[in-house]
Amino acid sequence: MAPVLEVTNLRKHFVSKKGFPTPKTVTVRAVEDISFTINPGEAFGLVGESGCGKSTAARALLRLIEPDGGSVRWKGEDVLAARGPALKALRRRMQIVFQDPYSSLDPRQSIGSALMEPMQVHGIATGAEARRRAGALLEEVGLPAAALDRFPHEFSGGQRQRIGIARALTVEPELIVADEPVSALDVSVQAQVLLLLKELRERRGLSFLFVSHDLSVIRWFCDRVAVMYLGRIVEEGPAARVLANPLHPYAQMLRDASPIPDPSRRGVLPRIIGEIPSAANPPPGCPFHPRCIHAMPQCSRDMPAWTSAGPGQGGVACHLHG
Ligand SMILES: Nc1ncnc2c1ncn2[C@@H]1O[C@H](COP(=O)(O)OP(=O)(O)OP(=O)(O)O)[C@@H](O)[C@H]1O
Repeated sequence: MAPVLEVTNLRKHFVSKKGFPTPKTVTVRAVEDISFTINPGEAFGLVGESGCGKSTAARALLRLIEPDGGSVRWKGEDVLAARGPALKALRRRMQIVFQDPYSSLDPRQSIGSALMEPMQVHGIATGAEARRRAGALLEEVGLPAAALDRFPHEFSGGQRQRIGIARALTVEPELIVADEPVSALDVSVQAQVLLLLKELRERRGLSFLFVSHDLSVIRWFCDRVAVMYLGRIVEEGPAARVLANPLHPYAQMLRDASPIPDPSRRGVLPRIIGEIPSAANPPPGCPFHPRCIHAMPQCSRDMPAWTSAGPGQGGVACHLHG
């Protein structure tokens, strides 16, 4: 099966001036040469601690920010080279659901207008037909069609996220990029929104790029997962394998630090060692070596090569497995 999305060596650096009185140029290496594919109908997770570059990667491949290098292909078509109508057509295929449902909706725009606008922009429907479709979409995400005439402040966080999801669906996308879609919501509504996303995925045959720092959410939602650290993918593979039997010491640390539902394992303390280094000044060699309990001399010298974890099991970038 050919992948729908192929990301190869994607790179995004942020350059800014910092310091007083003599500002120095600082380059934050937010995304460093990451590669992955997403198959039709597949949910692919990007997981890692805050600041590892997950959101930047998601935004860069959608060209919400312009990447500095690499290639992104949607069904073989070059996303980074697309301009004008070709880019517009690609944008219709790939839609994003943002983390914060409070800031992603315009407070002065009615829900109906927010949902009908993308349909008009993409020539899908106008007038009464757009309104009919918007009402049906609201019902599909669990809200009454009467919500069309109301405004964002009249809804709770969970309801606003449902509206954000409905808006992403207005243009009939094939891939949803969900950037921490439940982490701003109350714990009590997170599961409902996740269930909705899963239902929509099954009903509509959607593919997902699912960005999250939460391993339990990734385990529940995703088929495959990539673990990011300091802008790089350090391990990738089937979610069941990577989350249960991670090979990379960083992925093992994430697993050990995630909440443990099994009471018999409570008390197993997370082995979080040290702070994540700055992406403006990444360490030489393996970026994880300063925090790694298995670090060897070559880890501070050489970047580990990508090594297969076995047929269908993905791979890992770590000298322990080289
Ligand atoms: N516009 C920007 N200008 C400068 N640096 C940026 C910008 N956006 C992100 N960064 C930096 O890039 C790195 C990656 O950030 P990013 O938001 O992609 O990480 P993340 O893993 O999604 O974390 P979070 O979950 O906290 O958003 C961080 O060091 C961040 O400070």
